[in-house]
Amino acid sequence: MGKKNKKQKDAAAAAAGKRASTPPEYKELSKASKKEVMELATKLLEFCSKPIAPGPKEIEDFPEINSMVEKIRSIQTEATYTQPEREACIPAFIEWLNNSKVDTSAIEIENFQHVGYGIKATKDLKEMDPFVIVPRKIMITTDTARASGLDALIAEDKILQAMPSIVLALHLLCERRSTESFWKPYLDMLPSGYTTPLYFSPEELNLLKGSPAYKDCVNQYRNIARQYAYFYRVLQNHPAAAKLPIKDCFTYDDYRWAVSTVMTRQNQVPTPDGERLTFALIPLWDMCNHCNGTITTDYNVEEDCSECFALRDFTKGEQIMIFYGARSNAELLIHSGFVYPDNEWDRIAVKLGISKGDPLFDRKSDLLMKLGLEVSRSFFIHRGRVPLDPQILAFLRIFCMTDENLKDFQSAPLTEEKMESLGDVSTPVSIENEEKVWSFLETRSALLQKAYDTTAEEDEELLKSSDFNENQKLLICLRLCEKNVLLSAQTFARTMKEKLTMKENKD
Ligand SMILES: C[S@@+](CC[C@H](N)C(=O)[O-])C[C@H]1O[C@@H](n2cnc3c(N)ncnc32)[C@H](O)[C@@H]1O
Repeated sequence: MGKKNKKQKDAAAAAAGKRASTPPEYKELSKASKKEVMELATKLLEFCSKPIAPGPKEIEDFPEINSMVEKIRSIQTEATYTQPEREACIPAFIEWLNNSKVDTSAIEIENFQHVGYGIKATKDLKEMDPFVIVPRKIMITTDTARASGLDALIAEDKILQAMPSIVLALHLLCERRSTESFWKPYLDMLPSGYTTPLYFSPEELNLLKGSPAYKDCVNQYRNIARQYAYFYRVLQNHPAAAKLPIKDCFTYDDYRWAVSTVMTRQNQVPTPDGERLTFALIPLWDMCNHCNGTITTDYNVEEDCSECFALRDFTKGEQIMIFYGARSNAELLIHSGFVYPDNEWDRIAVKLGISKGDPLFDRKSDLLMKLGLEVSRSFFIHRGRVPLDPQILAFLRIFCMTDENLKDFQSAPLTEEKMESLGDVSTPVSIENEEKVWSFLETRSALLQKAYDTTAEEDEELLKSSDFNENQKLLICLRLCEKNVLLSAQTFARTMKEKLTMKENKD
């Protein structure tokens, strides 16, 4: 066998559950390359800091930002860190957990393919049985970031003071470049890449044409590109960054990896003094994948540990999943890099507004104000039996009011109860108003479906094909879920209209 290179040695050490002896190598960029990256970073920072008016502009400049980022990436290829192979790192991770008194007797880590690595029950669990208890001492938090040498930079930098997630991202990168890191067995277990919007190309993202999530993905990409450019310059120039291990190897790929790691895995925990909440990476807990249910993770302040309980009974051999929270599929894609077709909490944002040209604009906006609603804003249409929540229903009823409806409604004192009745499906303003509301919803839901390039049926077919990569499949899956939400809202509105007609005919 030939001599092993540094990367092979490190991988072998990781596989044997040992620590590598020296910091992972990277090819230092030449002076000329560094200068080129600095110039590109300056340009990128300037470009991404321009204020953008909401609307089509928000997505138009994505190809240009992406092209600057790609130029930076192409210069930095060899300076980027390579994660070890995960499977080989499981034994060292479990040993590290056990050494820190984390009981892993009820679980195992396994690759569940579609959802990535996850946690498997090694014995039957009853609902509410604790299965992962993680002490604060092994978490990665903003406090451990401060203690690790980032304190001087945090003290000087307003962005770091305001954004704990960025502190965690930089902290992760510094620890990954230090072989003596206490968290090395945990860091080695992290995925090598993600499917968050930071990994989408403009061509892939075009699949979201018509979706409100398109601009959210671009905005995330722009924000992270701006942050990268900003911190690249800070790391090169700021004296407080001089001793950080990432100073000379802060690549865009490493930054998007760190940001995605934090976005997809962070949780809130109370600060040690219990005064406020802070973000933390919680080893092992963050191996749990998501399913529908209720939140079953809590912080035990007396024991100073995070406790996670089974959200239902699990049998030996089953994957134990947890509920991440009531998020739409667009939110799951943007912040966690996946789409969950069975998502009970799926919803789609729709923009609604009263036209300034409406002769009843002032009276309608007064009424909306009393409900704490703006004249123009985004609302949600929800998946499920009742797609409208009280806010959007009240808005639509006011939006559709005639002069007479307004007079009638305002003829009696506008008590809290009366205002609340606007959001209650069982208390219509008038038959005519109700007809208008459901007709509007039916038409708007149909129009919003037409804004996409494909129909739901076409998307279903596309998803069966093997011509698409993982990113493309996720994006097609998201737009299909959104269309299904819109379609069920359209059907709901039609049914409500039909019920009204039947009632009218009966009367
Ligand atoms: C907290 S981590 C869970 C562990 C992760 N699977 C891993 O391999 O490290 C969250 C990530 O797991 C994946 N994930 C979790 N639940 C999922 C689900 N229901 N469907 C698809 N992917 C899921 C997503 O990639 C998400 O960003």
